[in-house]
Amino acid sequence: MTAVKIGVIGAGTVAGGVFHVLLRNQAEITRRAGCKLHIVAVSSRTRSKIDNLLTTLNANDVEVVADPFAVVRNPNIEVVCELIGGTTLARELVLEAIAHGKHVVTANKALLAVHGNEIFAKAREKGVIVAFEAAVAGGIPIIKAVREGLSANRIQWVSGIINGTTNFILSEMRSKGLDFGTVLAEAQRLGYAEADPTFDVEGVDAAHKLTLLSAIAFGIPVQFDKAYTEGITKLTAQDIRYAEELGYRIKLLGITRRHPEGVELRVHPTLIPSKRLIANVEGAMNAVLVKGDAVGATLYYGAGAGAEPTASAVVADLVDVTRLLNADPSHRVPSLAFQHDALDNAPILPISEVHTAYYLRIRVADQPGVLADITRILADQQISLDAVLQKEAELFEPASQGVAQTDLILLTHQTQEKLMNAALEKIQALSSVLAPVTRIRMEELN
Ligand SMILES: NC(=O)C1=CN([C@@H]2O[C@H](COP(=O)(O)OP(=O)(O)OC[C@H]3O[C@@H](n4cnc5c(N)ncnc54)[C@H](O)[C@@H]3O)[C@@H](O)[C@H]2O)C=CC1
Ligand SMILES: N[C@@H](CC=O)C(=O)O
Ligand code: NA
Repeated sequence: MTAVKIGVIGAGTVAGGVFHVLLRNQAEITRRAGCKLHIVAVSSRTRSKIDNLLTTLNANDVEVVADPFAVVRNPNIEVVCELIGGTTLARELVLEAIAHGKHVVTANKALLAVHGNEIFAKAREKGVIVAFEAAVAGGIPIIKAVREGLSANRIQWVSGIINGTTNFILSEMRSKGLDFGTVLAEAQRLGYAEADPTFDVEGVDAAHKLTLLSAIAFGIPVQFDKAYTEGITKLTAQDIRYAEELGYRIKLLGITRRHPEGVELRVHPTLIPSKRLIANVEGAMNAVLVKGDAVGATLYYGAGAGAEPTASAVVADLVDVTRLLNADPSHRVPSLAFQHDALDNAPILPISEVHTAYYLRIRVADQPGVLADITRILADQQISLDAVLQKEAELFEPASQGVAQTDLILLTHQTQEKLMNAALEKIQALSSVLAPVTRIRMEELN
C-alpha cells in the first residue's frame, strides 16, 4: 500500500488545520505511518475558502464536493474525517461511513457524548475504528494517556480545565479586567469557540468531554444526560477578585470521581488554591489531572482549542488508524478503554450526593446578629466554616430602602450538597439577606 485514502467532511477551523499540518509534515508523517496519508476528497458547503486553501497548499489533487454523503459513500475512501460538528447530520454521516466499512476520525465530542454508545457498538460490529483524540482537550493526547498509558491503574478521579474558550474568558477577565462579551468575541475570532458558543459558556462542551473521560477512566458507558452542568455566565468580576484575595483562582472544572456507591460527573466553576499548577493554566490552554492508584496524580497540559493544536490530535489518530489498517480488530485498543462486554454499570451520582467545600457570598443588611443567624443555620446542617470575611469598606453601597448593605464571604469545609441546599434555602429566607446567595464549589485537588 502506498497511500491511505482519506475523505474530510467540513472545511472550517479544524479541517483547515488538518490540511496545513498534514501537508507541511507529510514526509515526517509518512515515515511514522508507513505510508502516505492522502486526502482525496473534502466536502464543503461553500467553494471559495476551500479552493483558496487548496491552492495555497498546492493540493490540487483534492476533490471538493458539496454533498458530504458523497464522501462517506466513496468506495475509494478508507478513512472519513468528520469535522462538521453537531449531533444530527454528523451522526448520520458517521453511521453511514461505518456502514460502508470506513474508519472514522472525529473531533466531535458532542456527537460521541450523546450518541457514542450507539456509534461505538456499530463500529465494533463492522470491525472499524472510531478515533476521537481531538474531541477531548484538543491537542493534549489525553485519550491515549488514559486509555493506554494508565491501563495498569485503578483510576480514582479525573479533573480538568477542558474548555479553552471559558478558560480564556476567565483569564482575560481576571488579568486584564476585560468584560465577558468582549473576550468571548475574541475567542470566537480565534477559532476556539463552538459554532454555538453557549455550549462553551454554559459548560456543555466541557460536560461532553468529561463524559468521554469518565467513560474511559472507569469503564462505564457514555452518559452525558446524567452530567451536572453549570457554566460561567453567572460569575461576577467581584467573585473572581475576592477569590484572588483569598488565595484562590476560579476555573471551569470538569470533575469525575469514583466512589463505592457511584460516579461523580460534574462541570462547574470551582475555586482552586492559587498555588496549584492547574490554577495557573491560562488562556485557551487546557490541563487534566488524572489520579491513579499506582501512578498517583499525573498532569497533562497543552492547547485545548485552535486549528493546529486540534489538527495535531486529528492527524495523530489518522496515523494510528493507518498503522492498524491491516490489524485484526480484536487486537485494537477498545474505544472506551475497557472491553465492551466488561463495562461497569455504576450509577452516576446526582449532584445532591456530592461532597465539596463552598465559597458563599451573601449580601446582607449591615446590622448586628446577621452573621450569627447564618452560622447557626449552617451549624444546624453540620456545616463548619473555614473562613469568614466581611467586605464592608470596599463594597459598601448607598443605603437601599434605608438599609446599609455589606457582603459576607464564607468559606466552608466539605459538606454534602443536599445539606448545603437545605441551609441555603433557610439563609435565603432571612429578612436580613438582601440578594440571591452566590455559591461556588471549591476543590483542593489532592
Ligand atoms: N475549534 C476548535 O478549537 C475545536 C473544535 N473541535 C470540534 O471540531 C469540529 C469542527 O469544529 P470547527 O472546525 O471549529 O468548526 P467550524 O464551524 O469552523 O467548521 C465546521 C465546518 O463544517 C461545515 N459544515 C457544517 N455543516 C455542514 C454540512 N451540512 N455539510 C458540509 N459542511 C458542513 C461548515 O461549513 C464549516 O466549514 C466540531 O465538532 C468541534 O466541536 C474540537 C476541538 C477543538
Ligand atoms: N470550543 C472548544 C473547542 C475545543 O474543544 C473549547 O473552547 O475548548
Ligand atoms: Na486530545
